[in-house]
Amino acid sequence: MKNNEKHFKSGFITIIGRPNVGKSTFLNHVIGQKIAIMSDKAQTTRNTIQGVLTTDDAQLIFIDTPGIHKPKHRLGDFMVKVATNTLNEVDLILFMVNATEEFGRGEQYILEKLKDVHTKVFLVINKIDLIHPDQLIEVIAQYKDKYDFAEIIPISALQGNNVERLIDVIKNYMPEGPQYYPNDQVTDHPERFIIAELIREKVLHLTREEVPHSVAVIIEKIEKRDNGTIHIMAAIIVERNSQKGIVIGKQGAMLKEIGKRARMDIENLLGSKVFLELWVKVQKDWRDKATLLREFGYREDEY
Ligand SMILES: Nc1nc2c(ncn2[C@@H]2O[C@H](COP(=O)(O)OP(=O)(O)OP(=O)(O)O)[C@@H](O)[C@H]2O)c(=O)[nH]1
Repeated sequence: MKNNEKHFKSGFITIIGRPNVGKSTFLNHVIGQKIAIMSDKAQTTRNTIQGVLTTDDAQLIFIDTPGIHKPKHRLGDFMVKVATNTLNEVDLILFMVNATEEFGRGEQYILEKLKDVHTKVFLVINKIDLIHPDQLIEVIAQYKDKYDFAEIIPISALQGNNVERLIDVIKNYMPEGPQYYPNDQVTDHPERFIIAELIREKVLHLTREEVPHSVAVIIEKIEKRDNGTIHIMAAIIVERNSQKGIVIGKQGAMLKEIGKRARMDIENLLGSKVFLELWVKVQKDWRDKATLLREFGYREDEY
């Protein structure tokens, strides 16, 4: 790195935690007036971008992964799986807990889910304004051996204590990357991330072991037509011609099945009729094209 050359950092972060631990309060405090995007439909049951914090040197994109703290969601196990996939693709996870509550089954449930995840996790202990510093030591002791947290950071989201520091540490963990969203306006479709994930899930499921996990899905267009139908165009990116053949299948049968199943889930998710157009593209070493992929919420696989 050259002297005084500043590198912009950006990444996707998800906050998980039981209801009422203070996730919204934290986001409101962090993003507050600077809020660039809130999902226009404010659906709490989907993967949505909850807010974007843009500073001089970084852009932090907070997304929601509902399935992880709401296992009884109508899409059930499937959502939990999507949530786990999503957790593997974000750059950082904040596991938020309430300092005034004992470690319990809810926390245990989340830690179990995190065992399948490679992304770094911060333990954020919120509501420290309600406890004595001595108690904080006990809370930390309760958690610290239960998971290999990258950082443990106590805050008060309500009063703002230590929140700035948390943001600084988050920035340290972000990869170098572009500013995805303009400072004050966002054009992205909030459901983009989960739609890509739903399609990818079908590819992996239907092709079993034949197509590697490195397969990516890029949503190229989401458009609402006058008749209310949502037109989605997506590319399935594989690394080899042989994989392209598998994904397309005999006379296109596999791609048709992938499309059918994905469309049904997407319709379920969006609550409207969907026209899904899929195509398969071979892009060798796409994993090196981190910038392109991050734009769509993906990160390079770690193997
Ligand atoms: N004393 C104190 N109260 C807090 C703090 N953070 C959040 N709260 C309160 O805790 C309650 C729940 O906060 P939310 O931010 O709605 O919690 P949440 O995790 O977003 O909840 P869900 O949307 O149900 O998942 C609210 O009454 C907040 O005012 C804090 O740092 N200190």
